Amino acid sequence: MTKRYEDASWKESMRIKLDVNNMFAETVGEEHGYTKADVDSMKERVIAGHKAIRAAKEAGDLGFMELPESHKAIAKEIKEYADANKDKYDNFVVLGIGGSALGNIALQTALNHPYYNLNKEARNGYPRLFVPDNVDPTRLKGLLETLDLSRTVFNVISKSGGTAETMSQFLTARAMVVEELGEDAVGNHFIATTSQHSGNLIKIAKEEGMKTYYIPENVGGRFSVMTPVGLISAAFTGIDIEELLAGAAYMDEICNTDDLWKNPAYLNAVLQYLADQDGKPMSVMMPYAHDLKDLADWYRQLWAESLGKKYDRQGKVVNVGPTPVKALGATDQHSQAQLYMEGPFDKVVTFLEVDNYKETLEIAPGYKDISGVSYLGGHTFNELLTVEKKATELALVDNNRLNCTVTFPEVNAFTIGQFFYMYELSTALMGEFYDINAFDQPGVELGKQYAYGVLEREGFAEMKEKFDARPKKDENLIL
Ligand SMILES: O=P(O)(O)OC[C@H]1O[C@](O)(CO)[C@@H](O)[C@@H]1O
Repeated sequence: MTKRYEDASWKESMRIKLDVNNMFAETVGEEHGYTKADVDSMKERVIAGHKAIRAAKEAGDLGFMELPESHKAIAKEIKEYADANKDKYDNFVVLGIGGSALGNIALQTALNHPYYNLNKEARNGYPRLFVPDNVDPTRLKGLLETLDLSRTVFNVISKSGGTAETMSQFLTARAMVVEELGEDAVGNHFIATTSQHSGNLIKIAKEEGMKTYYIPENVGGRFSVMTPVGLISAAFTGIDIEELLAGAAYMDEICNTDDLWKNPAYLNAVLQYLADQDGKPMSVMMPYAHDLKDLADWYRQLWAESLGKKYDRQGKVVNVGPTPVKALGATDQHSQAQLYMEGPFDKVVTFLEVDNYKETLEIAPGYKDISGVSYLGGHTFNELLTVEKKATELALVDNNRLNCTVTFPEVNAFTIGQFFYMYELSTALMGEFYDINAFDQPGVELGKQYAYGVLEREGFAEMKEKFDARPKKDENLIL
């Protein structure tokens, strides 16, 4: 059977679009807006960056770019596995953190019913999904005590196979499963998604007879949503993961050009980079659709861990990186908008908007005699949210504030796949502009090592000593 994403005209109709009009001087004024010449001044750097990115892909260093092709067969296998096993479980739990959780959450929020876990009909025979994504004791205990463990499967996701938060979650969930169902049950209730060749999780998974899926060595956690990291929970909740990859492949086709005026990932990177260089380091992502809200969370990790760096590739201290911020329309119009309109000129707002929401809901008419209320009746919530986005956008323009918009014709697996890929590629080019390694995260290590020391992990005694020798706090400064 032909899939809709094999049809060229459907694909074209589902293309997500980046509108950067409001980044230019003609719209937001000369003081803050850019000219086409400003953008063109980045042409040579884009061409060089494109060359470097494509060469790195050829060399096998940019795994995320291979996924739309390399994971087609894996996605098919995952889908078959999920469909064959979904009836065994009422609950699917992701144990992971950061890049091993955020993509799962973003996919679920974007593509499944907003009350998926509560709505049996919407689940259509698939298990509920839980992604605790943290080690808060109240939250985790609450979850583990609530679930019927005999009907629950856990996907333990960790690229390194040793992240303290994830392994703690695993240890605890495993102990509860063993207590309730016996040692032999572990293999049936845990999947491991990890690096094939390194780390402790793969060793444990093999010993325990757990089903294993692999995260390619050349794909970092925050770029891994389209590996088994994101694909398994998506398949277990009925998301069309093959269509998701097709969306990414489509964006890869669109972006395989060094012409920045034709390449949305690159044009986005250029404008965000120019803005950052110009004293506008706050990069706000503001979806006007609740189902896109967790894309902004995914984006925060992608941008922050990839671009926030102390050293450039020559080892010079540069301390660069824009600050990604998430907001939500219309909710944050009533919380953040005042700041965005009148506060410092340090932000670029990227709106995410949707042409066709999954549902249409009319605002009920009423109170004919009160014009300040009755005007709403007969309109739809779709109109209200869309109009509010356009109104906020214009208000930003009126206040000379830089902003741009990514439009989703619909929110579906194909458009979400495009979005992930476009932002991943933008990130890679931003890395070229800053001349940094966008694929490591050395800055998170120090905090982890102190924690290991305090928790008395073997090999970290020195960190405990340093921690214990930390400067005493001045009590007068604690009120
Ligand atoms: O998948 P892992 O190795 O458990 O790592 C989880 C997260 O931790 C980080 O390494 C940061 O601490 C992220 O880059 C990563 O997504």
